[in-house]
Amino acid sequence: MLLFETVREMGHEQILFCHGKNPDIRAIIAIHDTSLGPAMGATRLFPYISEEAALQDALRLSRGMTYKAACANIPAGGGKAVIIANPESKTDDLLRAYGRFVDSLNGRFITGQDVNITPNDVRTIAKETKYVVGTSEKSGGPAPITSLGVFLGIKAAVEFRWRTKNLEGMKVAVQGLGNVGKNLCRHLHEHGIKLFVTDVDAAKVEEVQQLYNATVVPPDEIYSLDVDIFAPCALGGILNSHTIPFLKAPIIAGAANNQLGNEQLHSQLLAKKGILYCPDYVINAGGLINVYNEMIGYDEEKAFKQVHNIYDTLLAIFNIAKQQEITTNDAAKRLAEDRIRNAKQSNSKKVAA
Ligand SMILES: NC(=O)C1=CN([C@@H]2O[C@H](COP(=O)(O)OP(=O)(O)OC[C@H]3O[C@@H](n4cnc5c(N)ncnc54)[C@H](O)[C@@H]3O)[C@@H](O)[C@H]2O)C=CC1
Ligand SMILES: O=C(O)CCC(=O)C(=O)O
Repeated sequence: MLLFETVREMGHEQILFCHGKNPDIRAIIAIHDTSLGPAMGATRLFPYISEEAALQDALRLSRGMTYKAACANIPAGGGKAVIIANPESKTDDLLRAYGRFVDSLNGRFITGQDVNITPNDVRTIAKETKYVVGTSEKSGGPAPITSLGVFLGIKAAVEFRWRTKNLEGMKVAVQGLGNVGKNLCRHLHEHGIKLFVTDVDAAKVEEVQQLYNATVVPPDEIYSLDVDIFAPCALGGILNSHTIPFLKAPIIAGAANNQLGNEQLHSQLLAKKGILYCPDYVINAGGLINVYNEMIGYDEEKAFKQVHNIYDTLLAIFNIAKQQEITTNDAAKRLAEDRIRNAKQSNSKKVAA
């Protein structure tokens, strides 16, 4: 990988490679853009197959956070961090060493909980730095509000596509029944939706099957189901040249970050198939909205109002895409980049004054 060229092309401001011998730590903190505010983005711990894969993940996820904050109108920039490790080898020493790296950035990067990091782990990191979010019990963690945002996004997509607000009787396929997926199933079930679900964890599948009378399918069959909506709530990269030909759902609306394997190519493939894609960083902004509100003093009413904006933002993006004959992914990107450009201009005017 041509490191500086890649970083320049993607627009990152700073990448911090964190390493140490005792404890043995390898982590990457990627700060994409701070025009709108300090870079916010949770920390993921994962046994990446290579250092390059870890870097790619950090670069893409952090850029996604910039766009997420901009589309949600949150005064925050985009960042994300990855710790290269097996979940089994996670120790308090490792997390505290990582916390000291976060602290060294003096608030340019504020982090929370992503894959394989628990709220307790965040509290351990917080022993070394105050630049963490998601430690408060008050807001109930980011997943419930993320799933509410995804549910509202599904409503917006249904309204745009079929001019109806009534979801009753529709069929939704949910991939991944973790913190967000399970909560999303509850919302969908409460609105009379027939659920088709999958997860690699049998216990989670059984629980959702019993709670919400869901039909269970094996993981590789979720793509080809004849449903109204496909909601990816597990991993990134699942919308790719291998899976897209199988898709039958006219709407894709789910929580997973970085759903498109290749943003340009695969968003175009979806559009060509007539599939309405809800850009992931718009529909899954609930978590960011929640932790941002925790940071400024949690006000439930305010946080919920901001999450409800996801509905209008998505409708606006669908309309821009239709009018300008571009993909929904490009429409969302333009919206975010316009807001960031305006912020940069007003920041440079302030410096000049
Ligand atoms: N938690 C939050 O508030 C937010 C989460 N996200 C994204 O949403 C996604 C889900 O997040 P969480 O529910 O918090 O994570 P989680 O780790 O609780 O759940 C993910 C689930 O996906 C399952 N899974 C993994 N591989 C699978 C496969 N091949 N097929 C089917 N299921 C599979 C796992 O077993 C797990 O149950 C992630 O991509 C995350 O980055 C995005 C924004 C906020
Ligand atoms: O939890 C955070 O720090 C921000 C939310 C986030 O990282 C995400 O939406 O992926």
